[in-house]
Amino acid sequence: MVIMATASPAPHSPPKHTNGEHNCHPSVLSTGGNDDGGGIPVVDFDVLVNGTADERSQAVRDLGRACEDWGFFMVSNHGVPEDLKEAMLEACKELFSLPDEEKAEHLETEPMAPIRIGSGFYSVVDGARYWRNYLKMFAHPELHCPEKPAKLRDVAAEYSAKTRDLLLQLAKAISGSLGLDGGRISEALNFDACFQILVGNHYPAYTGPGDLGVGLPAHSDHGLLTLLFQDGSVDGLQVEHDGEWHLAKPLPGAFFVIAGDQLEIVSNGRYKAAVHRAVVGGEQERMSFVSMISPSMDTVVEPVPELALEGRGMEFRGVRYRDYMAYQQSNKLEAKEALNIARVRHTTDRVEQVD
Ligand SMILES: O=C(O)CCC(=O)C(=O)O
Ligand SMILES: [Fe+2]
Repeated sequence: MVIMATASPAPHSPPKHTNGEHNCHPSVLSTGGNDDGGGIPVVDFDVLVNGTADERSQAVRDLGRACEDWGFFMVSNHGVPEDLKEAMLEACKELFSLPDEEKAEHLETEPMAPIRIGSGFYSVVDGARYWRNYLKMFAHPELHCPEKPAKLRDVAAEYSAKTRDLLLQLAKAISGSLGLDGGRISEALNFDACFQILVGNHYPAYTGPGDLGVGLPAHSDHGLLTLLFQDGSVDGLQVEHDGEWHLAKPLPGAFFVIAGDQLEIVSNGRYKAAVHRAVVGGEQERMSFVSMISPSMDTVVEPVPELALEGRGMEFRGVRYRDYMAYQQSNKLEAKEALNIARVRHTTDRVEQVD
C-alpha cells in the first residue's frame, strides 16, 4: 500500500465531528498512551512546575530525554481548558465552511502573509496536491485574524495567550534540561518578543486513489516548539523515530509537543527537530490545531555558545528567523531539508557552510 499525493480535486465540505478507527499504513507502529515499550514519552506538566524539588528534577530529566530521543512527546495536566480547545476548533470549522467569497481576502496569500487561508489542493509551493485545508494566523506579538466568523478573534486571543504561556514554561524547563539556566534559551531567542503562529488544519474525507493520501508531507516545523491537538479520535499524525513511522495516538486531553528546527539549532543539535506528517484515509475527516512559538522575527538564531563548547563546535551558523521561516514556507516541504541552510559541515581540515 502506497501513501499517495494526488492531483485530484477534493471537496471543501464543512467539517463535522467524527469518531472511529482510522486506516493506517501497515508499517506504522501504533503508539502513544504510555511511556514504556517504545511509546511516545509523556510529560506531566503539573509535576514539572508544582512537584517537589525531587519530582521536578526528575521531570526535567525525563523531558530532556524525550527531547533527545524523540523530539516529540505528550504533555498532560497542562491546564489549558478543554472547552477552550473545543471552542478553537469550532471557530475554525465555521471558518472552513464559509463560502470562498467570504474568505477571498486571505485565500492563497503569499507565504509570509499574517493571515493565510489555503488548501493543499492548490499548493503553489511545490506543485503537489495535499489533502488539506488550513488557516494560518500570526498571533503574537499582534493577533491577525479574519473578521469572520465573529467569534474567532476572542477565542484565538485567549487560546494563543494560554498556549503561549504553556510553551514558554516548557521552553524554560527544556533550557534547564540542557544544563542551562532556565531563562537562557528565552534570552538567546529574545522571547520577550516571541513570535507565535496558530494553524488550523482540516483534512476532508478521502476520496482519492488508494487507501491513504497525504494530508501534509514529512516535515519538521520551522519554529522552536509546536503544541498540537486533534479533534476527537480520528488519528493521522505520524512521527518518525529510529527510522520508523509511529502513529501518534493522544492520551485523552493531552497535547503533542513537537521540537522544531530552532530548537535543533539553539541546542547545537543536541535536541533534534522531529520529522512528522499527516495521513488521511477513508470516510472520516480530521482536524488538528497547532500553536507554535518561535524567536522574534529579527532574532539571529545560533547555537547557545555554552553547548558548542562541549567538544563539538558550532553545528549551525546564525540565520535570522524571518529569513529561515520565509525559506521554509516558500519551498517544498521535504523532511528537514530547510535546516541545511543553517547547517555547518565539519571536515577534518576546514569548516564549511552547506548551501
Ligand atoms: O495535522 C497534524 O496532525 C499535523 C499538522 C502539522 O504538522 C503542522 O501543521 O505543521
Ligand atoms: Fe508540523
